[in-house]
Amino acid sequence: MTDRTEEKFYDKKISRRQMLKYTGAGAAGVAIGASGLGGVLKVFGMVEEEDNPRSKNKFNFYGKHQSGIATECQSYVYFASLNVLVNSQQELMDLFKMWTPIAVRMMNGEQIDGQTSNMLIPAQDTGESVGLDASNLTLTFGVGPSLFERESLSLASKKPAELKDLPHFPKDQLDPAYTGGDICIQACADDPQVAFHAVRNLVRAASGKVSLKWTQAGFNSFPMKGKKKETPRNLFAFKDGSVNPNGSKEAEMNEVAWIDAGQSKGWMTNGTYMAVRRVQMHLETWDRTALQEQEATFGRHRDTGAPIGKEKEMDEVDLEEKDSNGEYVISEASHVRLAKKSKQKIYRRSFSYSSGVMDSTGTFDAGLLFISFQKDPKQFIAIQNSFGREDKLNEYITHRGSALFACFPGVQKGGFIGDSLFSII
Ligand SMILES: C=CC1=C(C)c2cc3[nH]c(cc4nc(cc5[nH]c(cc1n2)c(C)c5CCC(=O)O)C(CCC(=O)O)=C4C)c(C)c3C=C
Ligand SMILES: [Fe+2]
Repeated sequence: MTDRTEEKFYDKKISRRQMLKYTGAGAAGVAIGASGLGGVLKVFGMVEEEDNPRSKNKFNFYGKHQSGIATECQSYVYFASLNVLVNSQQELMDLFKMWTPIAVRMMNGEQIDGQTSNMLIPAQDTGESVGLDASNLTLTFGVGPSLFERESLSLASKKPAELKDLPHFPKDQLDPAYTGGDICIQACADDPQVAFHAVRNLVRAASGKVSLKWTQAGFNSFPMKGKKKETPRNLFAFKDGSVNPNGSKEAEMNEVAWIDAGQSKGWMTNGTYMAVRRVQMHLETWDRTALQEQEATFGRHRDTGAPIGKEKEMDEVDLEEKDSNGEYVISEASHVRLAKKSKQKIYRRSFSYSSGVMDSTGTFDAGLLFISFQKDPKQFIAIQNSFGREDKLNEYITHRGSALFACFPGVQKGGFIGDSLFSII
């Protein structure tokens, strides 16, 4: 047998590695008759896939929590909000089951169907990630409040009380084109094509079962200090993400993001709530603003990211400190002061975006795809309400899109994406 096996079943060629895996023959090289392999291939596509420890630049799919939350932030996101077209709970469950092996394979950096040689049908994998490795792809799935309102799905009793559309905030100018959705897929990777490919293939595999509602691509650029990623700058050139729980410290994520047993509906234990805000940043106005005012807006210095009056990015913000005129050093209406005043914590994992031109104004349609994870949406709501009409930043931003999703706990081997929703009350 050559490396690309000559066996051809159902007009599909599979690689030797795949065949050994599906048949469990392993390195022993057991000979398998055509009928035996055919039987195995009957479940092709539903076969349980595993994290491949030999894959390069890979995060694991299986675990206590979904990937793309506590995992170190990558350089690119492709975010998709979908509506479901299925009309029964069984079909919805089948959709998540069907996505599971595809997600595992893509996070391994593998094509979703191995090699297809039949020239008379389209390939199952769209192919644009061939030759690229896993690129640290993570996939995060969540469900929005509207899913539970679809009567045909009979999910009303599973809806957590806190899963409802975010309230209207002062200065919101939400566009329905960037708001809501039944299901979200957040694909993050260190290659933009890998992130896009992941969403494209999931949506394609679910043709007729979901429709795209809105999508947003985003990016982050991390200055490197040795092998360590430093805080990225947003499009206003300020370090964004300095004060944030440490994703690699479970205790910090437990305090802020991971849902405890008994806190919400049982199926949400070890999951989290994802708030998504598409926030336009008025670059043109910002670029006409004096540096001193820019710094007062955030309460931090632009070059170092340090709190005003301090030297280093991680120096503590002292909200009580006053200058010689008796004025607060960190302005009363500064973004950082108002965020702190709420006394709430969230885990931010945002990306910049640049999406062409705003037709109405001829200005850049650019800004922040703000993403935060929290145990309860009220953490996000309290901070946003604290900004209210006061935040100096309001003059330079407009919230254009909004969505809230309940992100499932992680998938255990043998399980499937979102399985707790269907099995646990
Ligand atoms: C409701 C939550 C928040 C939204 C929406 C939000 C939008 C937003 N923020 C920036 C830029 C910065 N934010 C910074 C700090 C900061 N922001 C939030 C929350 C929201 N921001 C919090 C909780 C904090 C941390 C406050 C603290 O405890 O110190 C900073 C300072 C550096 C940092 O810590 O990250 C910047 C810069 C933009 C541009 C934006 C919308 C476009
Ligand atoms: Fe902020």
